Amino acid sequence: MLDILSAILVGLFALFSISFYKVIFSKNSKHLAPGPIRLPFLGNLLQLAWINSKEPQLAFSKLGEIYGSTVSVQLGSVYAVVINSYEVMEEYLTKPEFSDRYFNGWMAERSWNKQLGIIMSKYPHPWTQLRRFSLRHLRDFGFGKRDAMQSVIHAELNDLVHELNISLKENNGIHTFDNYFTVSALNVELFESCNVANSFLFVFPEWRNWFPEWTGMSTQRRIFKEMNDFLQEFVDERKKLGIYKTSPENLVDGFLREMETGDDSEFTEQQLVALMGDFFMAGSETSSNTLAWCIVYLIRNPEVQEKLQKEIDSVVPKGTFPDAEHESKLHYVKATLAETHRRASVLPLGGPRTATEDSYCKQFLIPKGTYIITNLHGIHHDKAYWKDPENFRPERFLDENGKFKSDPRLKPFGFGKRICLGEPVASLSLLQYLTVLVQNFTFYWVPNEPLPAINPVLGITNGPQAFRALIECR
Ligand code: HEM
Repeated sequence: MLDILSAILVGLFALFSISFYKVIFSKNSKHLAPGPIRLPFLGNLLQLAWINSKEPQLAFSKLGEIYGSTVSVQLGSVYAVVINSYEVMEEYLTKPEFSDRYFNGWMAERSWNKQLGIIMSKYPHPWTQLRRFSLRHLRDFGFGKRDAMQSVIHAELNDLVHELNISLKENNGIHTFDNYFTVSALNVELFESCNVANSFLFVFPEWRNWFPEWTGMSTQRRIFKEMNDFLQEFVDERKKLGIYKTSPENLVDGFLREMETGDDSEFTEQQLVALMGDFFMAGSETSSNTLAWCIVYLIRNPEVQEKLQKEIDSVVPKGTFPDAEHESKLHYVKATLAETHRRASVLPLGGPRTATEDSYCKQFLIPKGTYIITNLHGIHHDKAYWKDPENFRPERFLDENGKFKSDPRLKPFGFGKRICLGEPVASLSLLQYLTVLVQNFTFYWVPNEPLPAINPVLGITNGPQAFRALIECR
């Protein structure tokens, strides 16, 4: 017993000494971006928790105020650089050398311990092939084409309005929004299990193999398996059907065909399942949380809802869906969506980036493999620029004639080559959903109950906490 205890203590001491040595004597440390003093082993975790233990993006912004736009932080065993400034993001995240994704063993767990899929793919290869392939095939099947996308969205919207009406009849006009717009319960479980503020997997990814239960790795492995099995079933069905050989009907068919006829070894069945998982995960949580935040903000700001209804009623005939011509006149709707993206910042820390080789960001060295964190929440809440960032005020996206004006500093979809691939579909669906919901319903808070909370449930994306709304049909 004593022997085991001594071995553990010696092990811990060795770990402690190695990390202390690495921190103090690293040959590169004088070229790195400034940051708080790092403690051995934990790095800056205690300081970050002290500043804000619940929302890391707020703690990072605070460090930005002290150390500047580019800050070094040691997150347990992970060395990271946090970029807090729009100018630095715009200049550096658009460069090829900052277009790779930070990737570690934990992130590979979802895809058979390989770096697969498009979101996490290595830059430039195979990312270029996968992104080009996905865009070409998605476009062939209607992605980015207004009419094709619109008809799918309208079918879904019809169902949503119908279901919401039924729920209101059954519940005396009160509806509970608890991940209501999210496609899959598995997705919710997965995204919440990746809580950036509390998950040890982010800061000690190697612990997942030593303490799988305690770190939540077992749960995640179960979800990954269920998700991959579900996606594989679809692939098997398409293979069995065989249409992909002659007249592919969707992205999966296109990929299967490429596997058979192309000569790129990256096109494997595991790659296909990972790619489908990417669209499934990236596409649903982000958009559904943004829409849910819209409802929260409307309930909390009834004057915004009134203005929205006034505009929608004057532009879109009752009982119809908005078309391209209506859309060009829905200035306040667009401004409300822009303000929701800014205020909620559903992907607060953007997509994880790394440098393809040792590179410089301003005068600071970014060693290859560094986790580059893009604090999108920080740039969307920069007081010097937005003046009153905590207020929900769509008017900041309107010009003096009441026309929508975009703002270059609003970057919910990221930067450069790795910018969100789904932006066209996300923007169109959000506009259609918000317009039709507000055209058909008015959302109020439930009397004698607290207002829907403004602080988020943390995960990879930030969603609102479950809330109840009193809804009146119009
Ligand atoms: C409100 C909705 C959405 C938001 C706020 C959002 C945001 C983002 C952000 C910030 C990134 C990382 C960009 C970077 O590294 O600079 C990203 C990447 C990505 N998003 Fe989205 N996204 C949304 C919807 C969607 C949808 C609907 C899809 C799919 C149909 C999608 C697919 C992707 C993919 C595939 C990537 C990886 C791109 C790459 O690495 O090349 N997203 N998204």
